[in-house]
Amino acid sequence: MDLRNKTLCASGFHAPERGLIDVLEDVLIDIGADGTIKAIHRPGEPNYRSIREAREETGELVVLPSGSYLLPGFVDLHVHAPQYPQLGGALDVPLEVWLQKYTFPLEARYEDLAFAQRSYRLLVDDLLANGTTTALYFATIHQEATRVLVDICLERGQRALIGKVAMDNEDECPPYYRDSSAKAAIDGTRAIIDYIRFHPENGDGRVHPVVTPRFIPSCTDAALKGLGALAQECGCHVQTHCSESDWAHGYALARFGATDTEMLDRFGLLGRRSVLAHSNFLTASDMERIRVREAAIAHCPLSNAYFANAVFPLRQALEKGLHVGLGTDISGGPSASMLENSRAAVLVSRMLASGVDPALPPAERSTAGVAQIDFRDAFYIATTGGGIALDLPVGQFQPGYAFDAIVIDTTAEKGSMRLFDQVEADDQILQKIIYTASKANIATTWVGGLKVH
Ligand SMILES: Nc1nc2[nH]cnc2c(=O)[nH]1
Repeated sequence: MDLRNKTLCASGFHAPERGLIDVLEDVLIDIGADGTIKAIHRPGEPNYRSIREAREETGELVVLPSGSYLLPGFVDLHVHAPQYPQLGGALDVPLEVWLQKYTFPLEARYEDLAFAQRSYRLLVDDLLANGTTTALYFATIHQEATRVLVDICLERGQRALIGKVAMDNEDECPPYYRDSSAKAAIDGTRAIIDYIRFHPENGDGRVHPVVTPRFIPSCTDAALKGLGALAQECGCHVQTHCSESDWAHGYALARFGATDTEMLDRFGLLGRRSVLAHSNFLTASDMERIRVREAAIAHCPLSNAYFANAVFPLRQALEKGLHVGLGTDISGGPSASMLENSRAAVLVSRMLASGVDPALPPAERSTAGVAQIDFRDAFYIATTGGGIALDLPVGQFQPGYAFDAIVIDTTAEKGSMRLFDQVEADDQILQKIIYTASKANIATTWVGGLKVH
């Protein structure tokens, strides 16, 4: 149901800040004509009852059934849209081989617009069904296919940030899949920015353009410099990969004698609206630089298990005050589900905390100190953290924020979640949702108050 100009009465959860789960019980959420949250009324507040009665009388009140819980929609901070056909495959080789052997050939196929239509439509619908209300997408190098992705997100109603991938370095990109020059990469990026900003269906700014240098190895200095200038000029978001694996991290050190983070900063690509995917090999000074620039990291725990050669120290980054969100990294990570990636974030943090070599005594096994996170941190980065990373009012239930939300039906017969009749206090139901819910438990998805699944 369209919830614009309605009031939703719901129980549920959101994470206004790290470590804090706000448990909502029968709250009234007023949603405006523009799909943003106008006010939230809690039981016990002096006018709660009268507001509820008034909304009931005018037919504006919508009540979630018991057993259903409202959560903010997920913010997937790192998705390669064209790689969806590869999800769950091609996981047998290291990153630098995977790109050349599987990924560039697949992405090159998006020259075929019929293929792009089919693949992108499935992806966007599946992500909405998985509860992803905002996605930060890498598209391909292609002008037309990237426009197809923009059109589909607008048609389906997903909040999306989309970048034409820029990659022009002849040494690292194959002749069949690269921008013909730095100028072509920059002009093509500008053309997509204009397409998105002036799209007749994008009056509410649901889709945003993103400057997207694939990663330092893929780009010439001229392209990186030009894209940095373009990002500054247009105030756009920026996305790229940063210090992902041994090979990727070593590449910038060999080419420039500096880390990815330092180089991105020098090229003008590190700012408040920059999202660095992976970032596993950051030095202490890289972390500090990212913090000072207020840039963000897209933590991709599943993908990192296959391609990163390391575990990102999430807890350390959060405790230092860095902006961090969660990404599926389709198809480096073999799941489109933010719930599964939330579980993976907890799992890898626990392995990082304990260490993994049984030959070592427990005291020597961990190399990372206190590293474990819990479901609250995972939920935080999957929602609020993503919104903060993108500098967008999404991921929380607050006045002024977009009503981007999902309903978890804990009673769904085909779901993977079972609640028994013990009383589950405070945020314990959220814990069960994070650990056991699946797509079949996601009954409804709204973006800006509009039902999109
Ligand atoms: N995981 C991942 N890392 C990359 N580095 C450069 N391109 C890619 C990509 O498509 N996926």
